[in-house]
Amino acid sequence: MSHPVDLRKALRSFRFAGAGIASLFRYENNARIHLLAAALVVGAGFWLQLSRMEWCVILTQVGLVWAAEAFNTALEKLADLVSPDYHPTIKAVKDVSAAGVLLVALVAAVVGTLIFLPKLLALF
Ligand SMILES: Nc1ncnc2c1ncn2[C@@H]1O[C@H](COP(=O)(O)OP(=O)(O)OP(=O)(O)O)[C@@H](O)[C@H]1O
Repeated sequence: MSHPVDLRKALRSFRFAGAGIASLFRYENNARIHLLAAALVVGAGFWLQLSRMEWCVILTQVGLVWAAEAFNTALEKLADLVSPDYHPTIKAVKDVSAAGVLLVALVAAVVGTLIFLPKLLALF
């Protein structure tokens, strides 16, 4: 009889997901740009002494952008495998997938501006 919760299997899945995270930030240029942006935002957050709630909001945005980038990268790789040659459907799939990242990143930029701009203006 199988266990209701297989912890060894879950741990194995974590290891594969960790390898995916490492691969994402090691090989994907856009993901590295998002990583750099997040590092700058976190640095600015410490400098401007964000509140606990502000940290929650900012880190949620960072997580959403990274997750969107991961899904986009996975879709791109699958699309390249399925159709290395030009195909209009692959174009639509890749463009819409990239649009998902852009939408999340744009909202993150607006949220970041709403949180950081008043603090920056208060410095001068
Ligand atoms: N096989 C294809 N068929 C049709 N259009 C494609 C195909 N491959 C890429 N494209 C078009 O080129 C754009 C860029 O695709 P590409 O896979 O180079 O994405 P990218 O964002 O530059 O990712 P990366 O440089 O990380 O691989 C896509 O959004 C799509 O419009």
